Amino acid sequence: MSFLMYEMARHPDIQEKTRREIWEVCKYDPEYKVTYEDLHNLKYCDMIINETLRIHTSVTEVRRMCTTDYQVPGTNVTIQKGTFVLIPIWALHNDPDYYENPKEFNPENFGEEKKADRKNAPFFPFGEGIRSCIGMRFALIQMKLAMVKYLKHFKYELNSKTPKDIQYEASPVAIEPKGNVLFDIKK
Ligand code: HEM
Repeated sequence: MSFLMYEMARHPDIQEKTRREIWEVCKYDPEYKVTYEDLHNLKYCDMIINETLRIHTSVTEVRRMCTTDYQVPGTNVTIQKGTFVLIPIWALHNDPDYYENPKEFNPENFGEEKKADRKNAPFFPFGEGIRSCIGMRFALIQMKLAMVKYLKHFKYELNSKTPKDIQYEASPVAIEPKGNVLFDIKK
């Protein structure tokens, strides 16, 4: 959420578009109780969350042990049984071969048009396969609910103490922003 709100503050036009979707789906009324269905209908918020998880991939890599010899399709490379494989999710999400201008925050990367254009672009912030993240749905709902609460009636700007180009700090589980991410918040 720190990275998501950081990108919102850096892109006031995108922030405003997000807020308008929230008003449309979850009403302007501060007393309105958000439903599960409303969260499902916040399609632009989905694009914002995906683009945040692409650029600032929280879990930067996953690891697997190869259980049988495996020939990588279209190559003469065979990964031997017993080989330890590291899958660099962050690097794939930020690879210009798959995403044009990968450092640019562009929610349209997850719009219908672009999605159809680049069917093979990797995107798996929650991992893949039977050991993928068990908390994915919970995390996505929590993030959308937080977006509604944060953005519905408040505007965010980067505070002068927040770096314009955020650096990462490694933690045992996921990357975090280096230093504090401070905002100036207006009603
Ligand atoms: C944005 C938030 C989150 C991200 C990006 C994330 C990402 C990941 C990733 C990449 C994995 C490894 C998957 C793999 O090896 O293929 C994982 C595993 C896991 N995550 Fe998450 N996660 C998030 C939130 C959560 C939450 C909220 C929970 C619990 C409520 C959770 C519980 C787990 C568990 C238990 C595993 C291990 C699953 C297994 O080994 O079978 N995660 N997560």
